[in-house]
Amino acid sequence: MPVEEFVAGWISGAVGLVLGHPFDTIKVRLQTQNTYQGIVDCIRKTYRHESVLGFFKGMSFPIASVALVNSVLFGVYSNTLLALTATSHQERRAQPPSYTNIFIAGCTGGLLQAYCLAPFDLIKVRLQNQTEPRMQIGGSEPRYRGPVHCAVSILREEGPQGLFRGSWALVLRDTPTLGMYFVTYEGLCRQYTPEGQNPSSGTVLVAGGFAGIASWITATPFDVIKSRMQMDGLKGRKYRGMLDCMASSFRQEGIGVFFKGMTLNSARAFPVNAATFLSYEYLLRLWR
Ligand SMILES: CN(C)C(=N)NCCC[C@H](N)C(=O)O
Repeated sequence: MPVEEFVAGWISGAVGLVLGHPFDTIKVRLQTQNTYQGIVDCIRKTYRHESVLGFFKGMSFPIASVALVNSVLFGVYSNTLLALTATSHQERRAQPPSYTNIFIAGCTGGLLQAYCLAPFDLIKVRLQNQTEPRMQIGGSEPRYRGPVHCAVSILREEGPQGLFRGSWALVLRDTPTLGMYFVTYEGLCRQYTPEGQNPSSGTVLVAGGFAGIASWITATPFDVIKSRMQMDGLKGRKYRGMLDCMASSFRQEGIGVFFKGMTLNSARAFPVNAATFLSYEYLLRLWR
């Protein structure tokens, strides 16, 4: 089994993560807290209350974990394509796989990455939602002191299944959308690249950026439900399950609730995924 794709996926995931984390923090807060009037208000309050560090809350942890998860995504995607089409990454420009096979490989990568991502993503969301400023003498203490304390507290207070809260919504968010992610990326690369050649850096950046936007637009409804389910349990249980969360969010906030964070998801998706695909392609060409 070729492992370069896993390593390239790990490094490219870390690059994308740092670029996208501030967008992600604002998005998670808007999706789960009703105290902000919009993106600008959330940015202003976060900055005023917590300084620039507030935007990077919970980042140290995902930089290792999300990069690992990205490695699972890209590694499983590429190895599934290898199993389906008997072509390696290098051979795929000369013998392009069908979009159906790309979609199946993307969904497989998405499903497995969602499974690995679930506990890491839960901890990230819980830490991002702590609005207490750091290091304020006499100020209120945040509930979790860091990722390890957060994981241990969840295990103690909510049991092992607590670490997988929201994981069904995460699987539904990631499986089809990651199939679409790779189909969009490949489709755009093929459109703007002469047959049999490697796409230029510009094409990779644009195709990666738009693949990110397309996948995140479709992922947003389940992303909202996932984040709410992950926060549920912190102060008692509010929802009986994923369907109850969807129904009660819809009843209270209308259809618009499923699109909360869509602008931020899309704005974040372009730079993150442009950088992710560029570093991924670059590393694989370097190691060939
Ligand atoms: C719509 N979804 C879930 C995705 N496109 N996932 C792939 C993740 C790529 C990158 N780390 C990111 O966070 O955008």
